[in-house]
Amino acid sequence: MKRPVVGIISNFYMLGDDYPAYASGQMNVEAISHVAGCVPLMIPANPHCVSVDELLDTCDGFLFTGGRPNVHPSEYGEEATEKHGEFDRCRDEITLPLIRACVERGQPFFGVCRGFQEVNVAMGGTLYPEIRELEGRMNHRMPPDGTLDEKFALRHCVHFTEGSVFDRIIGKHEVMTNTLHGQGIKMPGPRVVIDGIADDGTPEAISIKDASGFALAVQWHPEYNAEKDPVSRPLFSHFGDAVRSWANGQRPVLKTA
Ligand SMILES: N[C@@H](CCC(=O)NCCCC(=O)O)C(=O)O
Repeated sequence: MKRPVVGIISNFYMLGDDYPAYASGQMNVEAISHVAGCVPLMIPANPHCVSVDELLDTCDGFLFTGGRPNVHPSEYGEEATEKHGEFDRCRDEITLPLIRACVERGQPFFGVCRGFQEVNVAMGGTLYPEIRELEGRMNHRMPPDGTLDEKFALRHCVHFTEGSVFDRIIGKHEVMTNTLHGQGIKMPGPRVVIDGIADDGTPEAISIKDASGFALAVQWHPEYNAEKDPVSRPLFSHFGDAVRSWANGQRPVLKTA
């Protein structure tokens, strides 16, 4: 059976000193192929190469991946400071309008880490530049040393709101997750529903109020160990089901509360 296509938003990297490239982690590609059951299509997030309309037509759903550069604070009405670190304005230019278009059409998407932050900003929310500087917050950044397994180790608990979409998909109120980010949600966008928080109050799982399609995002990295992890697997398999329905022409009806 023909598999539907998931566009995996890729990041820009300079390989060596002088070889520009777009890349995405193998774990993203495998999570989409092996767990969601879709064709993983890596997308260069560059408006000079692809348009939002072309992407909406080409792909059935989207994975908004992690990525080190932060969303530019001008996208949520704040000034850029040194604390904000590096940016990728090309990725901002593609992902923010693409997320809004997906929400409007009911086209499925799943946001991860930077992708989670993009969903909040696209929907009118704001971000803290460095959550570890806030009182009472733990350091959610990636450990600087160690193996990949050590960097992606499960490091904190996430508590889901009872009856939330995450609670229903995963079947648990509390789960352990990895954590590899510096920024975090400051103010959720008007339609952004915080469905999961870490022990220190950091928002970790969101959905979009009244979205008719699969419109979920998480601050951690479920793509790591996605085939075996009991939290990652149902998230990617439900996402795959939503993408298959979209590809089969099923258009979700707007839910009214
Ligand atoms: N820049 C944001 C998001 C962090 C994030 O997505 N990290 C994963 C990086 C994976 C990669 O380099 O591809 C923040 O730090 O909060």
